[in-house]
Amino acid sequence: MIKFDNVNKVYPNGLHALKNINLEIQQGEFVAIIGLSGAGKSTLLRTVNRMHDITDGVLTVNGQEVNNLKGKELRKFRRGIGMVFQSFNLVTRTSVVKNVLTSRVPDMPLWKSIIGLYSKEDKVVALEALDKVGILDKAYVRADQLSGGQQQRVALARTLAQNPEIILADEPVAALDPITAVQVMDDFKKINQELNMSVLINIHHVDLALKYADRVIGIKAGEIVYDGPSSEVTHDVLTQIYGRELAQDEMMGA
Ligand SMILES: Nc1ncnc2c1ncn2[C@@H]1O[C@H](COP(=O)(O)OP(=O)(O)OP(=O)(O)O)[C@@H](O)[C@H]1O
Repeated sequence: MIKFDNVNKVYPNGLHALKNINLEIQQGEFVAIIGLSGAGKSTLLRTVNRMHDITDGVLTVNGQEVNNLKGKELRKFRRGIGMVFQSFNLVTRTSVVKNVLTSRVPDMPLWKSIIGLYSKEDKVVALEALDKVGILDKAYVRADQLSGGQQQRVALARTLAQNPEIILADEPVAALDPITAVQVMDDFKKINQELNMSVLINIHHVDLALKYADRVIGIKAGEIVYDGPSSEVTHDVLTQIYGRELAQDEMMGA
């Protein structure tokens, strides 16, 4: 469980990005975080794996107080949380399977990773992860030869090979065309349902948020203004989150 207890985040320049956040997210939930640019979605997501420190309040993940973690403990904690970015963050000049194997690196001595000496077990895990997202046939293709959607699937497979309990996805479909975006969201949903991994996803596509997530968290200027089932998100709720009524085409990437 992820628990925010009166959490605030103030950036060093004084910007109050998260204001008194209270949240409980159970294992296996699929949560979409929506809101205008600058509302605080990325900040919220990035506090969970301590990419950003909180300023006050208490944030716990599976009972561990995130801000108290240091060194080895923090590295171990972070391994339990996968992160997927809008820009995929792959090593494009190397093969798909090697990209996936990088998530296994923390578990092996550095000299082995440098010469690419991965264990048979690591390779099996990597290939299984690629199979789960439907691109096993691309395992030995260079990452830069894949389409954006395929690259995002490789990023997802890399996260899966890490066997996390939680996946944080920061605008994972923002760079993709609408059809590919749906395919990638299908992958997230499948992983969420079959592997019971929690998925927290920042997304500008309100239509996709409502279709795929069980729960929607709406943020406005650092505050949670809606937290509830996606089925109960009405036009009024969206107006509250976005500050004005959304037109139909704005729902596909507000
Ligand atoms: N490192 C930083 N230092 C100072 N202010 C920051 C920093 N990072 C983000 N901010 C500010 O914090 C606020 C929240 O930013 P955040 O990136 O979390 O918003 P967001 O909802 O994810 O936006 P977007 O949808 O554009 O990604 C914004 O006003 C932003 O300018």
